[in-house]
Amino acid sequence: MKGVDHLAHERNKTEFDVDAMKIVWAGSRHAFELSDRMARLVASDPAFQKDGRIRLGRKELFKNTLRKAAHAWKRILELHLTEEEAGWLRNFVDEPSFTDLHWGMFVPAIKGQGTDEQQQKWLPLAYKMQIIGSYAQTELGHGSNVQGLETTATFDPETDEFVIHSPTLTSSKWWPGGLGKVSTHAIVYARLITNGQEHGVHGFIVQLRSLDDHMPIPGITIGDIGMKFGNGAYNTMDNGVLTFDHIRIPRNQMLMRVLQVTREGKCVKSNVPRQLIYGTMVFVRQTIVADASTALARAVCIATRYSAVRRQFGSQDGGMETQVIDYKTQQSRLFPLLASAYAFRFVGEWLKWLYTDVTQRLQANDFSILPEAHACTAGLKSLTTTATADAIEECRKLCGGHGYLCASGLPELFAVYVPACTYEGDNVVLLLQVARFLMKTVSQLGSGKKPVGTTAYLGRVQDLLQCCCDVQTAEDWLKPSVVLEAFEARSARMCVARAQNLSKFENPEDGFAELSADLVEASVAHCQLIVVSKFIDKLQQDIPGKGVNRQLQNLCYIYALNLLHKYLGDFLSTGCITPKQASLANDQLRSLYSQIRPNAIALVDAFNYTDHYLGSVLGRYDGNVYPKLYEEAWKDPLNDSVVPDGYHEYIHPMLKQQLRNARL
Ligand SMILES: CCCCCCCCCCCCCCCCCCCCCCCC(=O)SCCNC(=O)CCNC(=O)[C@H](O)C(C)(C)COP(=O)(O)OP(=O)(O)OC[C@H]1O[C@@H](n2cnc3c(N)ncnc32)[C@H](O)[C@@H]1OP(=O)(O)O
Ligand SMILES: Cc1cc2nc3c(=O)[nH]c(=O)nc-3n(C[C@H](O)[C@H](O)[C@H](O)COP(=O)(O)OP(=O)(O)OC[C@H]3O[C@@H](n4cnc5c(N)ncnc54)[C@H](O)[C@@H]3O)c2cc1C
Repeated sequence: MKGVDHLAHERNKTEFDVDAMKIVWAGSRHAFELSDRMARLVASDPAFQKDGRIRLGRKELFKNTLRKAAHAWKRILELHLTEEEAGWLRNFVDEPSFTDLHWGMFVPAIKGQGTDEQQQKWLPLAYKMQIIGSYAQTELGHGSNVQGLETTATFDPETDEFVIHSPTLTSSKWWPGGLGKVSTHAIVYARLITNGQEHGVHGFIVQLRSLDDHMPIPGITIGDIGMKFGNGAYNTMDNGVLTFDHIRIPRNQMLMRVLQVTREGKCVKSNVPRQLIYGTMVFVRQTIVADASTALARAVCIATRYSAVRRQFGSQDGGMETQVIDYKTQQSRLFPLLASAYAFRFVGEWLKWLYTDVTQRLQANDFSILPEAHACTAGLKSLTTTATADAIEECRKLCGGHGYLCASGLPELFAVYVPACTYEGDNVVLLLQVARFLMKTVSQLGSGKKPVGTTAYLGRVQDLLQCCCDVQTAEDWLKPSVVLEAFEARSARMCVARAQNLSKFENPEDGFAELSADLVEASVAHCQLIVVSKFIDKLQQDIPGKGVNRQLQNLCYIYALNLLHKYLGDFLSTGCITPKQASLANDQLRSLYSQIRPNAIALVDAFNYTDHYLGSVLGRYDGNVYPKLYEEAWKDPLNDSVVPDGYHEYIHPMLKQQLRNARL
């Protein structure tokens, strides 16, 4: 059987309506149609082809990205694409560029932190791309510790200006995307100083380059920070270094929604909390969670299709060998990743809803759920990006040797994805933020303050500390209430145990530092509970399409029970479940793998990824892997000549030398 036939045969086994699942995956029929149209538009446009990208040198690669960005912008204008359509188009172009920072951080920072007048002035310019913006927060010396940034913005009352200055080497802005070679402007985060007093870190709109000839403004030193991990990958982005030598900007270029500086240099606080200065990060973390499912689905799609095509061992009587997807070990590694892709999709959808809700509340001056929004975006960003980066690498291994070839698409996907564990907040630092939020919530339980939202379960802490898991058979693990209670009890017990340990320290900050590794574990348990509960919520919705709900149920339980298996130590040590119940969960997991198996190919087809987007010979929709892999090898520049360049200089003399030695 050829690879092509393998996948056709697999598709015949499907037990659910794939088109209906495509809509569930996309979020709505509207989202499906729109993303499908944009995927095809990009795939059919030769200007967006990405073959050979990994072989380009840095300069060529970067120029190629500039060309694509300009072409994308041209198409956006020609076709009058909406912001939503442009977002999908960017996704399928599949190449990080300065436009990400412009649209994803510069514009949102002005929207979130700028006053009405500032928005009226700057947004039209940014929307028309008459200026290009970056987000310059991180410095050489500090990234995580935002309060430790050293760049200064000193108010000069004589001229009604701020003087932006880099006082030390470590105060150099370092990392901002789009900054190195493209941006004309940036939101620069600096310590505000007025009348000799410091007022914390704030954002300032600073022009960096001339709009006429692109030369840096005098007093500004700016460039690219150099090559990053992997070929192609994130090297399409010009992450930059920037220093200021007493650069003057008008007073009205400080983003003043949170704090206003008057003509006299007086600071006047508005009614919005200081944390709103961090609002852009909350927005981007939310988009990163949604993107995690996209990247994970991509890797899983490649590994699943290839696992159905690939055969090793098991031939009987000269018959065909076993498809590697039929090995239980392959299933136990692959199917939880497939389930995670769906789980992250749904939690991403929910987080988007939460973000929209918070934004509306903020506009009405209701700041009550800001701490929860921060904890959820930080925690889920950490959980989903860590899991996705690990999963892409696991998918590479699931594809055996061929997974290591760039033609598999997996090396570049890994290299471009892995910094998501660091940017927009180091994943451990973010989990520590969640831990602070959880410990605060637990400490307030005694005062009668009822936790709400994702921590509502902590309000039932007494019950959860005593509850006994009610599982007697493997089938009992298919009850949503049972699974939810196990995850809630585990998280609640871990939080309470950490809070009790913390209370033994005289100084809470010392305790927090000493117990930080344990606290991070509690944060992970809490975030996993959120993902499981949002998946279970999804199952309660009316989901149309033959067999779709059944598949989603299977995936949901695979996600939850695999976590239970992986984090068994937590569940057993907190006494949420017994070893016998853990063993039953494992039996159920194996059964679920068998049920998913005939639907695996259709479940990845439901992602609706074009071959252009996947960029993988192993993950081709038609399964025609071997002929295409063979064809691909010959495209390598090393194969341009039969005898390699360097033969006469290095190989030939060596061979001759050996011949001479042999004669001796
Ligand atoms: C080629 C194609 C072309 C196509 C063209 C067209 C395109 C069109 C469409 C394009 C669409 C593009 C979309 C792209 C999406 C974007 C992709 C972006 C890519 C990523 C780039 C990466 C960017 C970055 O990395 S920016 C830098 C990020 N930096 C960090 O994250 C730093 C991490 N550190 C922190 O967040 C904080 O400092 C923290 C949390 C560690 C704070 O520590 P500390 O305790 O010192 O804090 P304090 O300052 O003292 O405050 C404590 C107090 O505040 C609360 N808090 C903290 N953070 C927040 C927050 N974010 N929100 C709310 N509250 C917060 C905290 O809980 C404390 O509260 P208490 O109540 O006091 O306890
Ligand atoms: C590809 C890429 C793109 C980026 N784009 C931008 C951008 O556009 N704009 C921008 O401003 N920045 C950008 N950044 C910077 C990024 O936001 C920071 O690198 C990130 O926030 C991590 O901060 P750091 O580098 O200071 O790490 P560090 O904080 O120095 O982390 C080093 C180690 O210390 C640990 N650590 C740090 N603090 C603590 C703590 N309190 N407790 C326990 N452990 C701790 C971390 O877990 C980590 O293991 C980008 C970074 C990358 C890699």
